[in-house]
Order: sequence, then C-alpha cells, then structure tokens
Amino acid sequence: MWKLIQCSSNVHNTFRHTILQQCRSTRPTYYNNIRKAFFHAPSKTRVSKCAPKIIPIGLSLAGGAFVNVMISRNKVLCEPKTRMAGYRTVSDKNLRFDWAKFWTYLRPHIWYFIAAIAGALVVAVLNIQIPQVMGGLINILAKFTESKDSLQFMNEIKPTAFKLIGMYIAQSVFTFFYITMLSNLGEKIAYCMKTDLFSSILDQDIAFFDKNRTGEIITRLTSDIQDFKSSFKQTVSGGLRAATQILGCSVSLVMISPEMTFVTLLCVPSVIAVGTIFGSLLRVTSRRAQAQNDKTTAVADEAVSNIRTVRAFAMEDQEKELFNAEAEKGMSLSQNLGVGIGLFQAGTNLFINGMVLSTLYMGGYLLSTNKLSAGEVMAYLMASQTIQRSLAQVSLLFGSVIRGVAAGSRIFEYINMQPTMPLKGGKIIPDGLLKGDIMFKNVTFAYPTRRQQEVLKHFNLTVPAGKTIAIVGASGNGKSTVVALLERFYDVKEGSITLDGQDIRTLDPTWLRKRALGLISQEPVLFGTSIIENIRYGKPDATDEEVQKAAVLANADEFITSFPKGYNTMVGERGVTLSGGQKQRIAIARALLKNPSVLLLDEATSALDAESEKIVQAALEKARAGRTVIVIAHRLSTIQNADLIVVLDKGQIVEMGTHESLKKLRGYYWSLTYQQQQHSPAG
Ligand SMILES: Nc1ncnc2c1ncn2[C@@H]1O[C@H](COP(=O)(O)OP(=O)(O)OP(=O)(O)O)[C@@H](O)[C@H]1O
Repeated sequence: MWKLIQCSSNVHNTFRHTILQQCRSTRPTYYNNIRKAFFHAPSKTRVSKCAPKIIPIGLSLAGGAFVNVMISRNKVLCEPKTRMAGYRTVSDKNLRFDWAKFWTYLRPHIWYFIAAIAGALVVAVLNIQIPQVMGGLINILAKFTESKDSLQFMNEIKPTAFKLIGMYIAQSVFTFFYITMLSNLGEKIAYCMKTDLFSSILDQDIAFFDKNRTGEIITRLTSDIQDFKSSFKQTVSGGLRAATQILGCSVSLVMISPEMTFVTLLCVPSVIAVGTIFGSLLRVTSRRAQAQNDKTTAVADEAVSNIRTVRAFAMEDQEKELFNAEAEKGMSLSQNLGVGIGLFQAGTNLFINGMVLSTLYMGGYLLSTNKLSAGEVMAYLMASQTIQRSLAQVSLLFGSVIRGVAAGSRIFEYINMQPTMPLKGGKIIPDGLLKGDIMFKNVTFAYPTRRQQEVLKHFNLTVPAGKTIAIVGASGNGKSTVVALLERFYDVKEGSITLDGQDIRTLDPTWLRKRALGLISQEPVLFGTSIIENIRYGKPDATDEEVQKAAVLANADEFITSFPKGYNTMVGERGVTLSGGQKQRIAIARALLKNPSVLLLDEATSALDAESEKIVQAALEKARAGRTVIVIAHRLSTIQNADLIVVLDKGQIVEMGTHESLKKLRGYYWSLTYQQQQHSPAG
C-alpha cells in the first residue's frame, strides 16, 4: 500500500519544488494540474484540488535518493518502505487495523498461540465426540427400559460411562491448559504493545502534544490496551472453540442424518450475509463511541489536573456541565452500539431456536419411520445444541471483536506514527570543546498548529560564549519561542540556529538537551517523588555529593536540610508541598547538576514574590558564572546587568544594546522600563 507523505512545511516547500521541476520534464501534460493542486494545498499533507488521475513520478532527491511518488486524487503518496529525510509516511487509512503490525507482536510468542490452538482443538474434538458417546449411553438406557437385568445393564453401561467420565476430565484439563496459554499470550502481547505505544508517544514531536489532549493520549494507553487485550483473549479462546465445535459438530450432524442437517443448515448463508453487513455498521459505531469516550476522559483529565485553577475561578459547575455533555454524547453512541449488538444477538437466538424446533420436528418424524434410533436423535440434538451454544458465543464475541478491532486500530495508529524530529542521532561536541556560541541566522518560524502566524520573522541574534543576553518585550512577542527553538522542541521554518557554528539540526538532540542546554522555566515541574530524585532527574547517575553540591549552588541546600527528612522529603504531586521559591530552587539545582554550557532562563523568577525572587536571583547569579545565558524576563530590573539586551516586538528585534545605551535611546525599551517603574510599588 502506498503511504501518505507528511513533512514539515519548509521541507514540503523544497519537496514541492522538486516534484514540480521533475514533473515539468517527465509529465508535462499533468504539470499544470499538479502545480495548481500544490499551490492550493491547505496544509502540508493534503492537496486540495488535485490531478484527476493517479500520476506516478520518479523523483530524484538530494543526496542521490530516488523514490516513486504518486499524486493521487487528493494526496501525495510515496512507495511503501520509502524513507526520506525530513518526511514521515503514514498509512493512508490510519484507523485500519494493521494486521502486519499485529503479526510482529504475535510472532515472538507464536508457540503459546500454537499450544493454545492445539489445546482448544482437543477440547473441541472432545466436545464433538461427547454427544456420540452420550447417544450410545442413551441407546443402552433405552434397551434396558423393558428388561430388569441390572447386572447385565451395569456390565454394558460401564465402558461407555467410564469413557464419558474420562472425556469430561480430559476436557477440563485441556480447557485449563489452553485458557492459561491464551491468557499468557494476551498479557505478553498487551505488555509489548503498551511499552511500544508509550515509547512512541514519548518520542513524538512537541507539536503532537500541542494538537492532542493528554486525556485522549492516556486513554489509548489504558482503556484501549485493556479493551484490545480482553477482546483478543475472548475472541481467540471463544472463537477458536466455537469455530471448531461448529465445524466438528456439523460433520457429526451430517454423519448422523444428512436430511436433518440439510434442513438445519438451510438458512445459514443468509444469516452470515446479514451478520457481515451488520458487523461493519457496528464497527463504525464502536469507533465513534470510543473516540467520544476519549474526549470525555480528556475533559475530566484537564479538570482534575488543573483543579486549583478550576477552584480559583469557581468553575466546578461549568466543568461538570462540560463533562456531562461529553459523557452524554458518549452514552448515546454506546446506547446505539448496545441496541445494534442486542439486535444481532436477538436475531442469532431466533435463528438458533428455529434450528432446535426444526430438528425436533424432523427427528420425531425420522424416529417414527424407524430411520433413526432414540440415541441418534439424542446425539443429533446434543450436537446441534453444541452448535447452538457456539453460535451464541460467536454472537457474544461479536461485540468484543468490534471493540477490540477499533481499540487495536487506535493503538496501532499511534505506534506507527513516526516523529519528524528524531530524539537521538547526530553530531556531538566533545566535553571540554563546547564553548556555547549561539547564533540565530535569519530565523522565521510558525507553530505547527498555527502555520499562518509567523511568530519569529527573519530573526538574527548572536550570543557569544560566556555572555548573558536578555530578551525582553511585551507578552506574546515570541520570547519563549526563541528558547523552544534552541531546545529544538520545534524546527525553524527558514534560516538556522547554530551552537559553536554547528546547525543544531545536525547535532544529537539528546546530547543537546542533556548536556549542552539547561532550561529553567517559570513553572518548575517537579515529579511526585523525593527532593533528591527530583534533582537527580538532571543527571540520573549523579552521586549524592554531586546532588548536594548542585543544591548548594542553587541556594536550596539550606531549606532542604531544614526538613525533617532532608533530601528524602517527598514533594507531593507536581511538588505541591513546596513553596514556589523552593520549587524553583530545586529546578535550578536540577538544571545545574548536568553542568550545561548554556543556561536558558525563561521567566525563572516571574512567579515569585519579592523575597523569594531575591533568593532565587542570587542563586541564578552564581549559576551564570562561566556559562552562556539567555534570560527572558518581564521584570526589567532583573536583567540590567546583562551583557546585551534584545527587545522583541512582533517576532522581530527592534532594539539591542546594554541597559544604559537602551535607556539613552529612549525607545521601546525605555518606555517598557518607564511603564514598569510607574506600576512598581516603589514607583
Ligand atoms: N505551542 C504553541 N502553539 C501555537 N502557538 C503558540 C504556541 N506557543 C506559543 N504560541 C504563540 O506564539 C506567540 C509567541 O508566544 P511566546 O510564548 O513565544 O511569547 P512570549 O513573548 O514568550 O510571551 P510571554 O511573555 O507572555 O511568555 C504567541 O502568539 C502565542 O500565542
């Protein structure tokens, strides 16, 4: 299957240009159509009005790569397995169950599967034979209804009765065996899928998290995995047993009486046809219901994780209303699904009961004409009842299959997603050689979720190693974006960012974040563990002494050691048991522990009161020594000592200089300082 191409917009522009150039020479007749389609493209992935036919184009890419690209009705597709730097290919129909992927999970545990199948087959064979043995038993009973010779009766019935007991015991043992095997298999597959899913989610671009709500993402990890697992177990165990029993008992039925079997099975094909149509309708409803459940979870997740904001704005009622509305939509979709499944099961029951009645009618008739014995009628009834039970099980499994396939499709959608920015791989500047020279060269950038809004426009900035640069400007002017780009949370649309002369896109992102850069932001996020573990997050292999040294540097050691449990104090969820200033100093210690060459301070003291700000500021002053520092600050009083102050307005640098020179300029910076002096308590 051809894969849909996705790429970041700057890559897309180059790609578009390359396609058009090559198309002009190889497919001149389609050139205009394709050109029109590309230039009307509303987003990077879809081509709105496109060439009427499928047009394959051989495409040579930079670096000697050659791929076949296909412009289909409204999409640009490339060959499966094609890998192009900067592109990600996604399955055209994201929400289809990916059987090939599923096989990669099943394959390593195939022996469990085979063992389970073998066990289930033995059980099924026993289930098929039991009615026949039971029929024999009935025939013996019928024979002795007139005669009162109990000794003879015991002698005749013993072998058949023991055979039956043996079969029942074997049936139990093999049932235990195959269910255990299947359960193990299901757990192993679910474990592998869950870990791959989590890993894929964590590897996604930051833009993915901008687009998708946390609750929706978490649902895939929790209820979708759970649904898939239980559906898999139920379907394989129940389905396998039911299928073999239906097949085996059908053979028995034919052997006992072909005429009766003919009558019984007359209506099966039509039932299968109706079931298939019904099934696809139910699958769609099930997917919708699950998507709606995700939304409901997301609303709850947001409300609960932001409970303080909800409480502070007295928004409990509105949150409840929002949740209720989403839950109601979910309920109505699930109700529709329930009605569908109910209809299906009711129809199946009707069919099954019809089968029993016709069997009795025909059986009675054949018995009266001596074509069948009582035991044979009994065996026939038991076999047809086994089929009946199996069919009932199939109809029950149906709902579970639908839920499982929908859950699996959603899990594979995320597992198959490839981030456009790798997390690892690339150049590393060896320790000791990293200086910390930073340069933004003609950078233009728009967030992936808002492509029309250019947040930085032709932004140029040089930060020499060891210097402190402050970026100031009104809110929403792109200050934090500068930091986000340096951290490579996003890639620039145009231009480049270099560290010691190396484009950061060529550097190993893990090394860049772990070793080169230290970020301290306004809202320090701590994990719900001990203080020492929170600081150690900056360098997992740090010794206790290193942790304490970083805490001393961050002016945090004093307050930490004043706690009864010192560094082992638990901080509570997101650090709720600490004050803002304390949390911030732990975050500083965490960043300093990795000894970064570049320190990024994004409004690190803005959320603090004057007293805490002074302590944190003192910690930051110590931390600055020997590092390149980029400070973003609202309170201009905190950045007066910076070597250079850059004033941003609407994503462009409008002024640059030292505090004194900018004040003399009496421009934007001066007016910002003036406004703050007016509003400060002293002013
Ligand atoms: N993840 C995002 N997705 C889409 N747009 C964003 C995102 N983050 C920020 N923006 C937008 O980018 C613009 C610049 O935001 P940025 O956070 O860089 O401003 P700022 O100058 O740091 O503001 P503040 O001083 O208030 O923190 C704003 O218009 C903002 O709405």
